[in-house]
Amino acid sequence: MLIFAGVLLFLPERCMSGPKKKILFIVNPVSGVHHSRKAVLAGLAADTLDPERFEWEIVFSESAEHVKELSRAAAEAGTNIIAAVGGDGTVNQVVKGMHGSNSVLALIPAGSGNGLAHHLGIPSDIGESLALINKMNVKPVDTVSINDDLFVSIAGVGFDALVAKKFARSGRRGFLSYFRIVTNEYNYYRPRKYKLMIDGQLYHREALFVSFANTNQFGYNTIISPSAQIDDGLVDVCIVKKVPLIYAPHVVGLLLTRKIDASDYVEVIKAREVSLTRKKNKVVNLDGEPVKLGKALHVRVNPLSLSMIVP
Ligand SMILES: Nc1ncnc2c1ncn2[C@@H]1O[C@H](COP(=O)(O)OP(=O)(O)OP(=O)(O)O)[C@@H](O)[C@H]1O
Repeated sequence: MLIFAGVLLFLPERCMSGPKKKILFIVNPVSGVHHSRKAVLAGLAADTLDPERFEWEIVFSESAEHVKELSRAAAEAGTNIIAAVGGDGTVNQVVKGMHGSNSVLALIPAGSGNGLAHHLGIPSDIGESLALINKMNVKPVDTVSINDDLFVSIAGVGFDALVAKKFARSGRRGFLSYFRIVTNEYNYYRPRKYKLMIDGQLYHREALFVSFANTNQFGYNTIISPSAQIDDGLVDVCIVKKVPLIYAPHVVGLLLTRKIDASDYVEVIKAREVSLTRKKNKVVNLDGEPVKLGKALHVRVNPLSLSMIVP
């Protein structure tokens, strides 16, 4: 018995760590602008991941719905880590597929705005983000339900959703395309009236857009709610008025220096549960993707409902 205990003590840690963890990489082939970066994933994974602790498979998705199906099937099969290789839209579908399971989300940023990755400080270099998997620093984070749907980073109505719709239709990714749409549409956009019930308190507001921020940004490091935390059990309701063009440089300056919540045009209210009603069933921006969810929106935080690998 003593000899057996002695042998156990001197066995290398790896021999005692049990079966290898299974990873499924779900790659969105069209996210982001540099598609060739994804072609190097297989080689980088082989160079970076510890083969004694992990085994992995890489699949390319055929559509957004396919991303969700792949993720759901992997979670049901007990895959330990499901890695989203894409932007916020890809993360959104991966999370919908695995939500409520024991699988852990990893993120290899390969989108355009990469809002969640920027918020968490996940490196945009594929090799460096793969290396985070070896460290297995797993943290629970919040997700947010909106009607029967779900988001991880940000959702919203108004101008922000219009931009998401035009961006999706443009067929082009990247900041320049996004910026062009914002500047083309801004002058013509008429603020809308919204009725909000925020944790039991009623607000009537006319706004350019209303965003529900679980992370601090839209992507591209455009910070709409500097104090937003992904694990605080709260969603930041950001109510943004239309800024007259002469004040736009000042407000853009605040946006770029992470101080937009100091602007008179921006009101941020932290909440657990929000109901929003509006006149028309216009599109909603859901993690950067335009979707129709009905005139009335019910937003509720699911605290610490997702396990994620973070730096
Ligand atoms: N084969 C596919 N697999 C997954 N998604 C696809 C596929 N083809 C088209 N799409 C679409 O890809 C779009 C972009 O995905 P994603 O949001 O990950 O990238 P992005 O917009 O470039 O990055 P970000 O959202 O971070 O700005 C989504 O609108 C999705 O519907």
